[in-house]
Amino acid sequence: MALGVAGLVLAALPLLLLLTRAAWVAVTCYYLTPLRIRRALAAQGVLGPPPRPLVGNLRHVSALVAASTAAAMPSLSHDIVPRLLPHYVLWSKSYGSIFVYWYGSEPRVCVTEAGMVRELLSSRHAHVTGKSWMQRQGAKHFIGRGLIMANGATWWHQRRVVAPAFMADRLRGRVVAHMAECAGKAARAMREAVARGGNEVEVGAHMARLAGDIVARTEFGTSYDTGKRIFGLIEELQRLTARSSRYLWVPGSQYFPSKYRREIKRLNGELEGLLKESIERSREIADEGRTPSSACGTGLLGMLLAETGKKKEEGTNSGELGYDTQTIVDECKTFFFAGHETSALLLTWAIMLLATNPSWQDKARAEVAAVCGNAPPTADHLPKLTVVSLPPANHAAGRHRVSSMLMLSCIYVYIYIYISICIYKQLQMVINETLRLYPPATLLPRMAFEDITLGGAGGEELRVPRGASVWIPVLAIHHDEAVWGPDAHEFRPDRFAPGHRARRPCAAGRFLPFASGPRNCVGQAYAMVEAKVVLAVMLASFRFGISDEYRHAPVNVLTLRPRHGVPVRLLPLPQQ
Ligand code: HEM
Repeated sequence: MALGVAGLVLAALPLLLLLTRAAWVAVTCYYLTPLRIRRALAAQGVLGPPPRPLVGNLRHVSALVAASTAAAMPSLSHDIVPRLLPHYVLWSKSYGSIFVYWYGSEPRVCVTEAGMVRELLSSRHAHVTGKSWMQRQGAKHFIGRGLIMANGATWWHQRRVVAPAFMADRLRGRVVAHMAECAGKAARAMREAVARGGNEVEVGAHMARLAGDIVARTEFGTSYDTGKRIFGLIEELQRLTARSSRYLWVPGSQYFPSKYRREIKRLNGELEGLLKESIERSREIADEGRTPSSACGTGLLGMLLAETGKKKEEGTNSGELGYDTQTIVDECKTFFFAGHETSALLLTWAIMLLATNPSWQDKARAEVAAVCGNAPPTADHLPKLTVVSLPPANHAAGRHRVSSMLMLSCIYVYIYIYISICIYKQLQMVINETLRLYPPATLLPRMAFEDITLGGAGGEELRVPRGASVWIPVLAIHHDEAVWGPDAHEFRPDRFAPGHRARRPCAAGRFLPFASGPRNCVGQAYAMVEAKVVLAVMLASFRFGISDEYRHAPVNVLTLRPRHGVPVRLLPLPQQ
């Protein structure tokens, strides 16, 4: 009998150990770590609304946002911070400029102070900060382990591999021509839409199609029609993931079966199947005796395949940092998503602002006519049109061989030149002002994987404990009257004119549509070239006026978008 009991205990031991471990992990994650972080922050005077067990302040945030976005805005005002970040407005008033709120069990420390923001995003903290579990879980199905959600050494490696696809010398070449061709095609489709029925179009849908066409062609060597299903699946997955992630704060909820999860699994299977097919096709072409990069082009997919080719030659195909097929699939998902949605939103908001500011529309159109005449924009036109003063091609010679450090420095040089030389012309000023008022990414999150200190050296100091996330409310910084002046909520592109006193905040790191530092947007130069080319083509093709149907209702669903789209009246101009 005694032997029987002992046998039973022995048999149950592994299960007991497993349960004890699970209980310990749960207590650490959901009680001890939050307690440690709360105490460390409170000791520095960083306070916030009292969190509830497990759910934190999530419900309060959701209720505030639901109330502020329930209806469209009564007027076409650009004062949108209270609407989109009501919790930020409320808690920064109650608890000061640095405060903490809890997204489930994840503490989010809100920081706007310029020095701290710059330091957090600098290379000093690049390896010890990154994306949190909650964020990665929330984006798992439509981004996977791609660059946006990678951390540490894996992020560094992935960034080094993809960066050359977005270097300025590549953009000077075929990319601009492809962009102009796609924009011309979109303008023709919009003319046809006008010809078919009335003179109004919903410009957001056209810009989404156009941005998709451009990224599919330049980076993946395919057309929008081929990629159409891929974009559709990514969009649907994004929507379903947002719904199923609402309960991520419940411990273990990621394993609960639900109708969303089943649907996500099905759609993700279809998406990955399509991407694998297209990768295999490119690989087969590459295997026909040519090198992967020459066979697949210098676009992103070509670079990724070249990387797997290199690994094969080195005999380390799927090592820890190697590129196996799943990593390429995840990277494709990431770039289809990142290269499509944000650019489409920038173009949509820019057209809305031009449609409601006819004098700026005329100025920008006059500039396009003076620089391009009757021809579509080319790489040579862009420096004259805009901010994107592309550096001479030889700056990037031998780029594949430069060390990763040097490569990133090159990117900074390009971006520096880009920002310092190019903020001159009307179109660039319009693009910058659009990105300031309606930045597609309204928040920048960074989780600290180690204790880090921001500020100090005579100024305010913040010790961010390991496990806390710092959230930079970009939208609030872009609308801060103390930074931009009393007209902060007005569309005033001339604030980006050279010598204008309001340009100072830009230099002081208060203009962050693409983040900053080593983990800034890798597609920044690409997105700016694209915006310039597309807006130049649209301005040369149409006069825009905002439709009477337009309801101003910006909402933040991962990115800042117009809830009801942007219907505009189009007056086609004589064709080029
Ligand atoms: C107007 C257009 C765009 C805006 C406003 C924008 C904004 C941003 C921002 C704010 C980040 C930093 C996000 C974070 O760290 O949390 C980012 C990262 C990124 N963006 Fe963009 N983006 C744009 C266009 C593009 C395009 C066209 C591509 C690619 C074709 C792209 C690819 C990426 C990638 C891969 C990252 C992750 C970089 C890393 O973590 O190292 N973006 N973008």
